[in-house]
Amino acid sequence: MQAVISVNGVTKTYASGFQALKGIHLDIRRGEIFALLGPNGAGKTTLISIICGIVNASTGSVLADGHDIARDYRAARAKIGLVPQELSTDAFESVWDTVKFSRGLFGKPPNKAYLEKILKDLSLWDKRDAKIMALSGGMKRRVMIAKALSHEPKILFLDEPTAGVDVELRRDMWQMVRRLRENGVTIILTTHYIEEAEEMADRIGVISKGEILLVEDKDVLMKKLGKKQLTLHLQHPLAGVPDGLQEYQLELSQDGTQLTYTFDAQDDRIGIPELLKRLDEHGIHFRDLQTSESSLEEIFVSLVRGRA
Ligand SMILES: Nc1ncnc2c1ncn2[C@@H]1O[C@H](COP(=O)(O)OP(=O)(O)OP(=O)(O)O)[C@@H](O)[C@H]1O
Repeated sequence: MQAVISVNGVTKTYASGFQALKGIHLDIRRGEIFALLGPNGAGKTTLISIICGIVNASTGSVLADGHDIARDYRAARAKIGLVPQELSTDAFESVWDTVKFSRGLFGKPPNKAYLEKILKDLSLWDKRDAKIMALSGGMKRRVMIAKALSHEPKILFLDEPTAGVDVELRRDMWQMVRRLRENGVTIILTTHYIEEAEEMADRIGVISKGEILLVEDKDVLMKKLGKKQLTLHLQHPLAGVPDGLQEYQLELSQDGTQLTYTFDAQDDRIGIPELLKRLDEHGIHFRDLQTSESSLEEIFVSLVRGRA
């Protein structure tokens, strides 16, 4: 499938001499929701700003829907909607005028029906005549999204879309993002909330210290890197793990009542019947057992730590 965004060898060294991006290669597939995850200062905003033509790359190139963002800036930028981290709107304007003006900036002819649809989708229609400054923080954020969508972009960047918003608005935004994708818009979001990436993304990229550590289908990533744990609640406490069971690297809780076996999710329980049999042979009986799977958060933390 042809990439809708193609980042080729992009580096960025700020005037201070700090290298924020170190040779990024990244393809975003048409129609996907791509989550870019990374700790503070990883380079997420820098990368987005370069793709959107706000910051110049030091080296490398970016194609947006086939247009080079440096050589063919206007055409490239017209394909992109950006919802920045910080709210920036003219507080004295009404919601309607703000989105209308924003559309005009991209040289698009007026289209009342389209703008009406966006405002309705974002539950802003009732507020169309309200001045931005009179809106709540969550509503202002919706206006930022409406603005970003006003020129019918094919690609939407959401930089930390739900930072500081309440749970209800977060759910609304997730729904809205899914609807946009159904309408053929490619979505790239940066987030600190791993839960958000886990919930929303088709693919996940992890960036740390200006480098992409990995790009992977979310489901594959969860499977590949995820660990599963089997915890046995023992009938009688143990003083220690018997020598004959060393190969399983079992962990015994301090009080000796729980044994935990950690294994790769990929292996999918291979070896567990054998383990249970061996425990029985050692006279270890359990009264209860439970399994748990690592979340994307745990995977992410271990990845970023591993590279620290
Ligand atoms: N204009 C600038 N001049 C110098 N350094 C900068 C500039 N802008 C960003 N940086 C540095 O580049 C690095 C990457 O910043 P960036 O904002 O891209 O990270 P981020 O991943 O978006 O972080 P956060 O999650 O905190 O928003 C940081 O160390 C930051 O201090």
